[in-house]
Amino acid sequence: MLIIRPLQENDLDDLHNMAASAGNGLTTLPPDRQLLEGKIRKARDTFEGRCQPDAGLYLFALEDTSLKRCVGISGIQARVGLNEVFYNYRLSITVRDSRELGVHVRTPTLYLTNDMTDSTEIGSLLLAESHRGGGNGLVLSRSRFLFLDEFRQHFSDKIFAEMRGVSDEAGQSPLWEALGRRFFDMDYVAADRLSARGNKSFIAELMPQFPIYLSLLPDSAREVIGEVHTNTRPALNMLQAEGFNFNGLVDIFDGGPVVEAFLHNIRTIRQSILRPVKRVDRPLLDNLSASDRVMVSNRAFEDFRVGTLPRQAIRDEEVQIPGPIMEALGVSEGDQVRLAPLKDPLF
Ligand SMILES: CC(C)(COP(=O)(O)OP(=O)(O)OC[C@H]1O[C@@H](n2cnc3c(N)ncnc32)[C@H](O)[C@@H]1OP(=O)(O)O)[C@@H](O)C(=O)NCCC(=O)NCCSC(=O)CCC(=O)O
Repeated sequence: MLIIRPLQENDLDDLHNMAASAGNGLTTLPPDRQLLEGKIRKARDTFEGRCQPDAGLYLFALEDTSLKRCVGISGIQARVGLNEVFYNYRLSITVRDSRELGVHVRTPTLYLTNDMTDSTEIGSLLLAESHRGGGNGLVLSRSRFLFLDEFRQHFSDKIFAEMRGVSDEAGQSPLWEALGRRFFDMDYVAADRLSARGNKSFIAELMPQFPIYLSLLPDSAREVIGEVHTNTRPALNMLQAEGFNFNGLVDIFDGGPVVEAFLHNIRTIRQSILRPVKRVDRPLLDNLSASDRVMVSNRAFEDFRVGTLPRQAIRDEEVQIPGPIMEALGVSEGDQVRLAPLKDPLF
């Protein structure tokens, strides 16, 4: 059985192994044990109430209960830009027009902004290679929306994700080579690692503060602005299906796009419903396709959990849940649980 639950200290080895095989550019998940340990600690402080929930870091593990291993991770940062300045470039247009000369020139231009300050960021989405395909990525990505729905008082109305931008196998980012590197003499991987250690705003402050005309950048850099890394296409696809759209902002290092949605418009949240639990004695049907399953979550903050059920489990007055799934969710008969689509609409 696969269950989403808060990330714990003993997930560190699994998390480190996944981060090590993920390649470059996953800024928030570098293969750095000390840093990952610090993140787990911050997330534990958040779930256990030692940190303001409105400023917390919520990290979730996808646990394969038969392997007793964490096989995926996803996260929510309740607010960005609280303790450091959060930078993006806004992709705008500069128009120069001269009627006398008959010239009308439109030049795409990057402006440095702090527009996402105070917004809620989802990120850190990573699934072990062994568990990709078959809907596990959908559970990992979309289960966060059940949490956001349940505890919306702690989050901003606007939810966004910075998608991983283009870099090659050797870790070279065409935008960084053309821009960042000119002002901060370091390769992209090293700069990315420094950002992960909390130095992103420090690096950003050394980068050009004036607008940048794209026509002055090489084609290789222009082509990747607003584009995602190949391995990130499924992540983008899942968010677009939830109603997230490109908001005109890009990452200042690799040019990856920022996508955003208002919380109340996110598809999972719009379609989620509550039902009381009815215990049933039925096989678990672990191998159903994503279209035949729905997500089910408990309503607990500290011990939030999400699993999946066959869609026929939802009845008008109740949801029928086999005992082992009730135990994994930590719910009893009669408790209300939240249900939402995994792939196709509930009804
Ligand atoms: C992103 C995940 C977790 C997704 O898991 P899976 O690969 O198992 O996904 P999946 O279930 O096979 O596919 C999910 C959906 O994407 C679609 N899909 C699959 N391949 C695609 C492609 N090449 N182009 C476009 N869409 C594609 C599938 O049809 C499916 O949608 P349908 O079911 O509708 O057909 C994984 O690929 C991964 O760990 N990638 C490497 C790490 C990474 O790049 N993470 C994102 C970083 S950016 C970030 O973290 C911010 C974003 C965020 O947090 O959400």
